[in-house]
Amino acid sequence: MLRVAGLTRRFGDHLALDDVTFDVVPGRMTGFVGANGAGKTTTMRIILGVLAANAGQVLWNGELLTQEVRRDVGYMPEERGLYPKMKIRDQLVFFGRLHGLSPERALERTDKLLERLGLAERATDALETLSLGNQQRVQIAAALVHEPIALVLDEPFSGLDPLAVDAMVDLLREEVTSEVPVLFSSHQLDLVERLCDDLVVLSRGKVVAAGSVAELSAGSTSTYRLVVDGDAGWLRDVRGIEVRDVAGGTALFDVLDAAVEQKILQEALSRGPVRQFGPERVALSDVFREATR
Ligand SMILES: Nc1ncnc2c1ncn2[C@@H]1O[C@H](COP(=O)(O)OP(=O)(O)OP(=O)(O)O)[C@@H](O)[C@H]1O
Repeated sequence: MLRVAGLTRRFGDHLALDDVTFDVVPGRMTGFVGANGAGKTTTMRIILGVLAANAGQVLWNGELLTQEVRRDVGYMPEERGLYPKMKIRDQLVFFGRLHGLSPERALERTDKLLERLGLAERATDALETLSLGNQQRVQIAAALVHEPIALVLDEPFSGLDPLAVDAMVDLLREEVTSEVPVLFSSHQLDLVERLCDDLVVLSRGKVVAAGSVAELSAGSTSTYRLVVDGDAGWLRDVRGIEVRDVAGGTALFDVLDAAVEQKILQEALSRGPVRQFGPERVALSDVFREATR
């Protein structure tokens, strides 16, 4: 498991990270979200050792993350970092070697990834001759080439169209085994909601929410939605609930007494077809807005 514990970082007078602590659990995708300047890139740079923290630690399986172990982490930096004029295959082999692969293994992994990305025929082309979307795919291949023990991806999907995002996600899912923790930052909350198991929300250098996406978007589980074919106005007379809104067959209400929940469902069924019944989910965008207010 990757853990950041109490990371603090100042730039002059500005406190960019203030006691940032969270876990990135193996085999789960953790989304890292926050407004511009919240401190996501700074955190990721500290994890990768590109930047030093003023206080705090980065731990790998409970021990300080050493430079040696860091070499096995896959990183996609915000500023990217591939060489525009270098041939794609040479470039990926170079990154594989840099992370400790033998020449044969680096080539084997490179060719497998290029094949997988549909770029095998472009292997000897310079990176800059590819479309931006394809350059981004090569960038993710560079983070994956050495079969990383953990992945830290700074905005890996920015600028990609939905099909390209899906292709990248498929690749990640294939390559990332159940032992690999994945942390990725993103501004695209819909994407984060779709892809992530866990979420860390950063606001002005502080963690303001963290947990599983399911937990965070369950919100207040006492608010229910009922959708029936007929009129749902009868709910107004039910005790143990507080009706928030009824419009035709759709009602939103707070359950004040848990025992009443199933009674409402039975009552609704006895009156006709029930199309929807259950606790209201909160959109991740609302969680985010609430947490970063
Ligand atoms: N090298 C630096 N020198 C001075 N200030 C910096 C430096 N790097 C980051 N900062 C400041 O630290 C804060 C956090 O920046 P960071 O890039 O980590 O945010 P972010 O969450 O990644 O934002 P974005 O989503 O815009 O990439 C910002 O206020 C930024 O201006």
